[in-house]
Amino acid sequence: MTSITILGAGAFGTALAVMYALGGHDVTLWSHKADEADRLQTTRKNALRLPDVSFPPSMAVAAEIPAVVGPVLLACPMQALAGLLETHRRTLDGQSLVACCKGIDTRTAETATEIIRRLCPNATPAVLTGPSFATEIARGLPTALTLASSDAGAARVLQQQLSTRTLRLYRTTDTIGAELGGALKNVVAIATGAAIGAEYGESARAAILTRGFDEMTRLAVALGAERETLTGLCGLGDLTLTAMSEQSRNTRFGIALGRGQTFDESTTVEGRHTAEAALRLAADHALDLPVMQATADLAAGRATASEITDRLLARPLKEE
Ligand SMILES: NC(=O)C1=CN([C@@H]2O[C@H](COP(=O)(O)OP(=O)(O)OC[C@H]3O[C@@H](n4cnc5c(N)ncnc54)[C@H](O)[C@@H]3O)[C@@H](O)[C@H]2O)C=CC1
Ligand SMILES: O=C(CO)COP(=O)(O)O
Repeated sequence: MTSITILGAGAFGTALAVMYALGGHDVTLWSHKADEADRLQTTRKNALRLPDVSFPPSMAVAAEIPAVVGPVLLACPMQALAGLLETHRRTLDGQSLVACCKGIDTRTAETATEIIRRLCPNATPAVLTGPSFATEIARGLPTALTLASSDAGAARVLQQQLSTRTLRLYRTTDTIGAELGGALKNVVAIATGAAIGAEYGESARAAILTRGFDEMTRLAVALGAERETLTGLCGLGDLTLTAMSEQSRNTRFGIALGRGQTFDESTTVEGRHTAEAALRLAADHALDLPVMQATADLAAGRATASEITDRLLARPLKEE
């Protein structure tokens, strides 16, 4: 049995907490809002984010971060991570911190482990990422994910601690590859969603998925990732899930954009933030990423789906 602390009581944090508690681990789910922690504890459900799942009796809910023993899973949205670590650095520095968020910080263009290293220099950073919808994790459906840490020993320990009967973890020391795979696939999923929303067809979606994956790989490799990591669960695996399913919020956001409809602003859509950050990183490396650029322009209202399509189709012909 491992003691697992989960920070962030949204859909994913709650799902992980339920799964690990059902797996016999000692789990505490923390919410940064006292009233939310209270509501979760009283109802033993997360009615807002995961309404169909009841908490196992052994799962603890807290409004204060408890004394940390084992790994700490960071399950807040990416843009909230730096603030969370700044506020709680005295508790969290020196711990095993596993980022579960998928994105790039728009202020600093950092990934999660880069933020962890800057704000909690004595912590051991790791990443849990790959294809998984919260509802399926919570139901204990069979899932395979990537566990990344540049510390090979830490990766082995976490792989053992965080694998369960239904969750199979593959490990890697390529943290930047794992993080960028998870972050950038959201941007591509918005683009593929937009193609479906604009009724350009499934062939257009496949084209964007493939060219988008090429852009994910080129940017990640330029930033130090290994190419093979991007073809794994955390890259191609997660892109396939996210871009092909309307369970995905990034895909649904893209579909709304393609239809010219509005989208609920309170929904976490990581890719719309990551698109802008990815373009900044691409500019630093003189990379041309037309699918990422198109996504950023569409999401920010700088161009319509039809203008973007004309632009993409008019690009000079080239070798694949
Ligand atoms: N929902 C899913 O299926 C999956 C989500 N993820 C990733 O997990 C991350 C979180 O996503 P979800 O849980 O789905 O989002 P969500 O929108 O369901 O929940 C986000 C939660 O974070 C909390 N939060 C906001 N600021 C916070 C802070 N400063 N400190 C602590 N908590 C804070 C919010 O109160 C909310 O409960 C995202 O980066 C997402 O990409 C990864 C895999 C699957
Ligand atoms: O990361 C996810 C699946 O692996 C969840 O995707 P969405 O954030 O688009 O819902």
